Amino acid sequence: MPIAYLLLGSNLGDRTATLQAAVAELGRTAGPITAASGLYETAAWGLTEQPAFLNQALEVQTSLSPAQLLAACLAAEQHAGRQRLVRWGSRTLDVDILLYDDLVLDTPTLQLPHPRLPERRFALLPLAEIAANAVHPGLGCTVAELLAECSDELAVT
Ligand SMILES: Nc1nc2nc(S)n(CCO)c2c(=O)[nH]1
Repeated sequence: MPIAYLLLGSNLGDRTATLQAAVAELGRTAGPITAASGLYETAAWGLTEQPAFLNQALEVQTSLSPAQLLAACLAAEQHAGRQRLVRWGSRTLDVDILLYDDLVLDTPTLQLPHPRLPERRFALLPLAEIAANAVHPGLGCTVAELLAECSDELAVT
């Protein structure tokens, strides 16, 4: 069964409760959550003038296709009350698919692995906690190697 790695992020409202509810929902809709990182509080990447994020990485054993998994992630965002107001702006919940097995996909709606994973320490840090030896299928290096090489200066608050 395919293994997917997701990154959950929240910087509005009760961030911890939002992430807990999203983990429960994704466990029902996407498949069994076989690993979960701790919660990492990090300064906002992108539009920096916004509240700090809580991020968490999940390992999911899924029978969903990439497109179906994306739909489950978007549904979890909507159930958390996400309004897409400003690109890279604050949000109650963001669920990104970081890796899906060794799939490399580039469609208008979904790029795999996540195109900005190598430059986002806020994603690499929780992912490395649960999947340090997972290999990035496009780059051929491990998550631990990506983290070691990531130049993003993360302010872990
Ligand atoms: N630290 C941090 N910064 C972010 N900027 C964006 S956009 N996002 C949403 C994920 O794309 C985040 C995030 O999850 N964490």
